[in-house]
Amino acid sequence: MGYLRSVGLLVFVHITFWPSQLMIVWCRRTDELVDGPNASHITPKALDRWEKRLTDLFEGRPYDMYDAALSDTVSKYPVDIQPFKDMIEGMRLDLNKSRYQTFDELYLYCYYVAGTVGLMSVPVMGIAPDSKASTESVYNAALALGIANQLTNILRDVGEDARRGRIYLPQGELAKAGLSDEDILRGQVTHKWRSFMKGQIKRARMFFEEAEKGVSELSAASRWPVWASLLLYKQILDAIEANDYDNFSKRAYVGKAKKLASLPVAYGRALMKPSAKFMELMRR
Ligand SMILES: CC(C)=CCC/C(C)=C/CC/C(C)=C/CC/C(C)=C/COP(=O)(O)OP(=O)(O)O
Repeated sequence: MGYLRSVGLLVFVHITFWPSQLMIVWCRRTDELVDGPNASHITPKALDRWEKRLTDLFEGRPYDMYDAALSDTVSKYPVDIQPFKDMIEGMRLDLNKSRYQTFDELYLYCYYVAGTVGLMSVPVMGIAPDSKASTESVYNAALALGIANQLTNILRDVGEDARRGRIYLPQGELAKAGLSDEDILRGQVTHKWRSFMKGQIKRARMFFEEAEKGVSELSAASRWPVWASLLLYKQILDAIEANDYDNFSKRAYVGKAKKLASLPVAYGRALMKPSAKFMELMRR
């Protein structure tokens, strides 16, 4: 799943009309990651090469024009290299690991492959000059949005991932719900599965709530696209419910009409000034 991330970013940019060199460069990099004649999967060697080029371009030694574009972004915005390195680490992890024992383990994976995107984005998007929020709280919200998106992605793709031998769900929680890997491979929507899924969806929504607290602190130009992507992705969870929790054989998606309807809602929310909530609380 992790290696599709860069493509996911391109979709993110498309649906949110948010042009950024940083994102576009990383989308392109997906091509460079793959080895072999079929170019169908990432190799550890390709990831090492990618990491080397990453450190080079951060030090102002771009290898090609795509590196140069990212190098330029890095010189213009206070972007840190760590989340980029961590994302590559997440891809390494994904090559070697197909089961997660606890939620903490899964959270770490989600941080590597998606939370990092939130951390990469904030320095480019910028925090509103009139924001009263701490920088740390804005980064926490950005991290939460990455985690929420990734958990949603995982819950949507349970069947598809299982058919590729991967289960991105906490094994301990599955066992507690009386479920096994075999149940997931069999793919039957049972009472146990529905109840397990309700808990997982609830947790993903908690991360969305955490993320929502930070969006109004972003610079004015970034708020609309971020709200739009947040509202759209969150609705995938509603779609899983509407499919009666069948994420084995049905792909939960948000239809065009709902997507369009979300845009003015997102626009309205984006008008909310930084720390409006904070100021409101102070006035009471
Ligand atoms: C909330 C604040 C303060 C800032 C916003 C910070 C941002 C932009 C956070 C979003 C991070 C993000 C877009 C993470 C990627 C998440 C994700 C699950 C992408 C989908 O990737 P793929 O796995 O390639 O998707 P598919 O499986 O659909 O192909």
